[in-house]
Amino acid sequence: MRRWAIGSEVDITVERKVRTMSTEAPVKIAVTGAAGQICYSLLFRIASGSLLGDRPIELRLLEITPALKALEGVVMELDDCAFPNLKNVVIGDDPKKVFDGVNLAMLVGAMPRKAGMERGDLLSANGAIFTAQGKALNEVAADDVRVLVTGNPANTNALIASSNAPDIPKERFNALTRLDHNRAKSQLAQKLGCPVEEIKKMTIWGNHSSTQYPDIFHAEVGGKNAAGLVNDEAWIESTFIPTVAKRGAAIIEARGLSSAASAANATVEHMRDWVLGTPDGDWVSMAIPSDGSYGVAEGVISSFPCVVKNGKYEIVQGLEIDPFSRTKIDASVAELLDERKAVKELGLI
Ligand SMILES: NC(=O)C1=CN([C@@H]2O[C@H](COP(=O)(O)OP(=O)(O)OC[C@H]3O[C@@H](n4cnc5c(N)ncnc54)[C@H](O)[C@@H]3O)[C@@H](O)[C@H]2O)C=CC1
Ligand SMILES: O=C([O-])CC(=O)C(=O)O
Repeated sequence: MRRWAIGSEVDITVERKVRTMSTEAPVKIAVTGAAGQICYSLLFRIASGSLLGDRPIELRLLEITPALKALEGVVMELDDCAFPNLKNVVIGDDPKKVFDGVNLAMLVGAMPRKAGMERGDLLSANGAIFTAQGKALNEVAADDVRVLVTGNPANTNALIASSNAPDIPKERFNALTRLDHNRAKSQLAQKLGCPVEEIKKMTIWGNHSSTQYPDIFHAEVGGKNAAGLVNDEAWIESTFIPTVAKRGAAIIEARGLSSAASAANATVEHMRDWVLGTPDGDWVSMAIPSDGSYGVAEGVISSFPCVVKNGKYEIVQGLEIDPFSRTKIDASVAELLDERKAVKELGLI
């Protein structure tokens, strides 16, 4: 049976026929901004199993009312893929209905920046989205919910959502810096002419913004120290760091639109690793609420090197931070503190 409708006044569900014999309860996955460009890639990656493999899933897709018609078209395309593990899709414009019972929430829906803007310029436009969604998650999400914010400015939006969801533990709110992490690995692999999978222990520190600090001083390539192999401080400082930190702007400049498929890929990878764990001998970059580690102000959502085991992440401890890295980390954290102050003044937290 299929029922769909447009508008928050109507309870909408799209019931699908179960195509496999699995009796496992589907994992309920909320995705916001579902008719937007990131989700045009993200939803198909999730539904095809890139996130949870063979686990049955239910997609719960949130959009604003005028975009629901376009979202219907996306759902038709999901249908047309006949993904065996996609058991059900629910679409709607009311966060309280769409987030009901969700185990995973990917908050993508927000305005993207245009050429010439910094991501922080989106705070006043996008911040309010995350107050409403934080409140709705607080009321109706499953007890085990994990929330990943991709919509920019991602770190501070995650802080807003978390501050508006007092009953959900703070550590369940993350923001996406995995795209920066992947960009850094790719740039380093190109510089050293090595396969990208040989690069381990890359770290992005701080904010998903042009102040972020991609750190190769602890990264390893085939077991050897990456910075030592590069052996070119000028390249690290004047080419590598700015290329990674300003990659989003370069893509906007080239494409006329912000990155989408790579952002979707990073969103899948972050959530997959959070749920299923990180590989032995490596770590990933996750923007998480700071516990004060590495002198990062407590409470801001800042990127750290993290390992995940049994569904719980931990910050990798004991890395030596040299004076160059210290200055870079402090600058990005200072920006996060400014953003926190700004959203406090806007009454969003
Ligand atoms: N953290 C990261 O690494 C990255 C973040 N982004 C950010 O992701 C966000 C989404 O990017 P795109 O998909 O390219 O944008 P888009 O404009 O194509 O799609 C955004 C969608 O969100 C929807 N939306 C707006 N308000 C909403 C609300 N209150 N509830 C639900 N849906 C809502 C819009 O109707 C639209 O369909 C942007 O803020 C962008 O800057 C983009 C790339 C990387
Ligand atoms: O740069 C942007 O506005 C989109 C984004 O966050 C990225 O590509 O990293």
